[in-house]
Amino acid sequence: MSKTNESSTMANAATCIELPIFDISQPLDSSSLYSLSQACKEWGFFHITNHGVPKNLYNKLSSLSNHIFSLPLELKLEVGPFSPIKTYTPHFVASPFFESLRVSGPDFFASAQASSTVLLNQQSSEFSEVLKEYGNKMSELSKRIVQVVLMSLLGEELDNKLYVSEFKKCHGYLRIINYTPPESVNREKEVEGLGMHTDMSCITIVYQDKFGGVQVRSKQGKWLDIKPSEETLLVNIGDLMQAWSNGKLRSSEHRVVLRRLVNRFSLAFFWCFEDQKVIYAPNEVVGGCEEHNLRLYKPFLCADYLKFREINSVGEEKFEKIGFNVKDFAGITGSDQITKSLKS
Ligand SMILES: O=C(O)CCC(=O)C(=O)O
Ligand SMILES: [Fe+2]
Repeated sequence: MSKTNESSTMANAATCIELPIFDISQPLDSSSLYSLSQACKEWGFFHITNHGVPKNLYNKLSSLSNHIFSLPLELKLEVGPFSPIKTYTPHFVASPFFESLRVSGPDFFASAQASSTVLLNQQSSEFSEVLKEYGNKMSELSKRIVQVVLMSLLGEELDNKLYVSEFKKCHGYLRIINYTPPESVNREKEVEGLGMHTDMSCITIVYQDKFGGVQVRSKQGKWLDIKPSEETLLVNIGDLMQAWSNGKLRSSEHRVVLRRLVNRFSLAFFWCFEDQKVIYAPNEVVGGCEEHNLRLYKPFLCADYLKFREINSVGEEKFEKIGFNVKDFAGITGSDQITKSLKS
């Protein structure tokens, strides 16, 4: 495991953050658990290694996906936003340089097959087999990561009870992303492949290629490059986990910048609460709050937050509005807290 520090990179003159790396195949010792809790609190990002995803699985998925993205737009739109399937997001929705294909669990094979039957006109597809393997691996990894994050937050005795009662019904979906930079990338002026946002997940696991491009926004509002690290996956805390943990785990604003003329390929896996879950920080989490013993979020239905984000990210001003997050939706303001304490 390495330390967290900041250093300057010559290549792009941006500040780089080196996040800690955790060996997820082993139980974490107490000093690693402490580093993990610090990383989740300060950055909401960390790396994992020994994650069990073989390089050849990633390579296969990347080449099959490249083939899909190279298909004609009219064909891709047959699974696009106005189709019954709605798995393909074309350019100019998230950004002019971003397109993606969504594959949902728990039956990753069936979900991939629904798209590939239309796109590849195949009944039995290698693409669906590969996605089944990748999706199942990500689901297992997500469970393990949530467990270690809970352990770092609450200690070993509490985590299992809470894991079972709170996280057992989580589900995942994968977004396969192809970034196509403009013909000429001006190195002085960064091109945003994906604008500033927070994730709507509990946790997200990203497989990014060796060129990197993910940037995290510090608490002071400074953009920092997340140095890509060979053999590791990037994990970040999402909004659902930030609310559930009463703000102890940070869902950081992040974005993707494109600096090269080559396409950038990434796989983002989102592990989420079930739609019908009421998200409410348990007493065990709130009770230990050092600064104050107050809840920072009102209880809310998971599906309602997802709807709020959907509504606020469409329309003319979608790029500005991408900044709305769970604090805007369910955060308790100072005046709410005063009213609450006066009533009690
Ligand atoms: O493409 C990446 O590396 C990250 C994508 C991301 O942040 C997202 O899809 O939420
Ligand atoms: Fe993200």
